[in-house]
Amino acid sequence: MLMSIVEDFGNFSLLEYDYYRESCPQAEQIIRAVLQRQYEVRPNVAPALLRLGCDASVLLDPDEGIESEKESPPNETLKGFEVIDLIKSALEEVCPGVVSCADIIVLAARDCVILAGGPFYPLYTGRKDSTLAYKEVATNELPSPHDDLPKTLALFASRGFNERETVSLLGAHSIGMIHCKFFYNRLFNFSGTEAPDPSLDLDFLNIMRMKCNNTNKPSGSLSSTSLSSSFAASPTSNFDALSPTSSPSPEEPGMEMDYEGVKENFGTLYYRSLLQGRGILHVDQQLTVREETADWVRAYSSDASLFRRDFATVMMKLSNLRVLTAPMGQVRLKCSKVAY
Ligand code: HEM
Repeated sequence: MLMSIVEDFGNFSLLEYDYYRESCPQAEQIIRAVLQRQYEVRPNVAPALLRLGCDASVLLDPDEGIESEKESPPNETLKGFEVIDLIKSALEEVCPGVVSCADIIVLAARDCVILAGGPFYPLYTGRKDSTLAYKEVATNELPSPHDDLPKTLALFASRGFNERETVSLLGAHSIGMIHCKFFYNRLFNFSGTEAPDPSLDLDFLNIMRMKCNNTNKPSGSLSSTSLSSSFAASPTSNFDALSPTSSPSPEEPGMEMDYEGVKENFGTLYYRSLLQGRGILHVDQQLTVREETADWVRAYSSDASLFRRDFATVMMKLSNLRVLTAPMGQVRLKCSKVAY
């Protein structure tokens, strides 16, 4: 999620293909190698960094005069910062002070898409890092998982994305994990009705309820459902792999996650699940309520190459939003700190 776009800083046409070809020719290779190693140990690094890549300005820790976006409510479950730090340290060893965190994030997100079975897309580089974080905007302008379709479409339209692009972007929800608090209301008290969301498939509702019982209320501890496993043909078996009491954090060891089925079906399983009333977030399921988006959901559910092409194109567009280029900005030495 997380397109915390405040303003268009610079002109993305100032970005270049292979910007680091002279200053740090191994940069993209180093990023890929670190990610590959991480992914082998914990595959859930892929969704974490893809999600992170959907917002380029959440990396600052709270510091004097800086209110960090990491702490604003919509972002509070963002993970993967430490992997970005690992990549940054590897790059600093080879080419100190050269590769920006903003470039690392979009390149890492792209590589994670590939690791998860999604399409490759070329990226321009040469972004600089902002000296500010935007907590206010992150809190107030980010899309909510509880939003209805018109609100989501309006928000994406304000960033220049049409219906087709919005539907394809949400295909990113093919992978990863989602905490109960983001859909708990759909299971027990949808829109204050004290009943579940009627658009939910009944079998799926029961599975979700088993995962998110009363002990997992939004204010309580977080339990989670795997975005990927929920779309597999036989959801119960995948859900069984996740103990209801286990911690949802992909950073913690011992979580059994099976991304195999999704790897071959990146995208299509997500859209098929929406057609079956098996969307986890309200915002996902809403894509089926109107023809202008439902048509795309149907198209992507049956045509994997169409989705891959559209997803690659829209990710390139997303990566070029809100770009800061020289002489503005800086190259942070640590991604979580502004360099003074
Ligand atoms: C209407 C727009 C969106 C909303 C409301 C939204 C909301 C959410 C929420 C609530 C979660 C679960 C977080 C958690 O449980 O920790 C999530 C996960 C995720 N989102 Fe989105 N999102 C949106 C768009 C996007 C976009 C545009 C992308 C990328 C292109 C994206 C990528 C992801 C990924 C990969 C995850 C899984 C993260 C993980 O497992 O670590 N989302 N999103």
